[in-house]
Amino acid sequence: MKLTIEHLQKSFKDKIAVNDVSFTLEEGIHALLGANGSGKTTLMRMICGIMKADQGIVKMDDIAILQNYKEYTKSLGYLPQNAGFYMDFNIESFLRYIGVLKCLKKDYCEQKIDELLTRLNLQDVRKKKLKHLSGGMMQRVGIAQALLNHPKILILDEPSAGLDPKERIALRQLLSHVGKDTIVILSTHIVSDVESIADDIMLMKQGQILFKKPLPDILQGMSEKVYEINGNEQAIRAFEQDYTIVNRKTDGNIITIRLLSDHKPCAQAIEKEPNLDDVYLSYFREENAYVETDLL
Ligand SMILES: Nc1ncnc2c1ncn2[C@@H]1O[C@H](COP(=O)(O)OP(=O)(O)OP(=O)(O)O)[C@@H](O)[C@H]1O
Repeated sequence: MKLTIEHLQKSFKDKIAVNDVSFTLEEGIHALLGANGSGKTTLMRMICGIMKADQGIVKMDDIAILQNYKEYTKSLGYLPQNAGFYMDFNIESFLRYIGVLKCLKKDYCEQKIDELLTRLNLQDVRKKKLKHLSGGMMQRVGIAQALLNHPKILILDEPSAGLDPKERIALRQLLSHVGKDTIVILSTHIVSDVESIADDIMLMKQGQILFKKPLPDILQGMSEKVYEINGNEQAIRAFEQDYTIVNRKTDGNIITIRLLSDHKPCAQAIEKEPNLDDVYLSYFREENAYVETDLL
């Protein structure tokens, strides 16, 4: 299966939200990583066919999705960023309702609901009304409805929003299983969500995809550009003025900083293995004062 995006473009008045984006995806987990406002949601909505592109086309197996949209939606699972679900439903009746909308057979639907509620750890609360769920539970219900029709293309807009660290780990495990036979596109601005599971990473900035590469290739491009330096407050302050700082740790009077530099910044600097946080900051240094990660 192949999903092809060709020269997609979308503007809102004079703001270009998605600017001439093209790529091809096959089965696997494809992370769309970018700062807030970089165009991820707009791009995903066009790939789902719920927002019309100004220019460009989305094709599944070389057929334009809008040419056979009904068939396409049968293959599609979508978790929107701010899903407006019917809050008076309880979880299982909500999922049954989605099953009807997706024209699923009753037996299949019941079995799939059971399976998903178990995998997403929602069995105990299946009778609870949506309006009484926590943010993390709600997000898991959103993920369940997206997976209900066993989609061939799964599009998840910020799926880990509202999840606690344990739920994030469970989501990563679920997605790496799903990604074996599904095209998964997952947007996030949180590096640690995708570092361990994405087959490739598309970095999006100001409406454009800067690159689409597997993580090892991305990291290769950052070798000899990440350094660690220890020192007292005064010594470290000088480096903080001149370099992009990825991390700062204080231990008594000694401060350790991790910084980005095209050259070794001083004799005692220790070269470090690059990670995705380093890559992200090197592209978004002006937009983010810090990198949001589970690991800091
Ligand atoms: N319906 C709209 N009307 C006007 N401008 C919009 C609309 N939707 C998006 N934009 C603008 O387009 C740009 C891209 O927004 P988009 O929501 O696609 O980015 P994003 O990467 O998903 O950001 P976030 O992570 O904050 O959701 C932003 O400048 C946003 O303000």
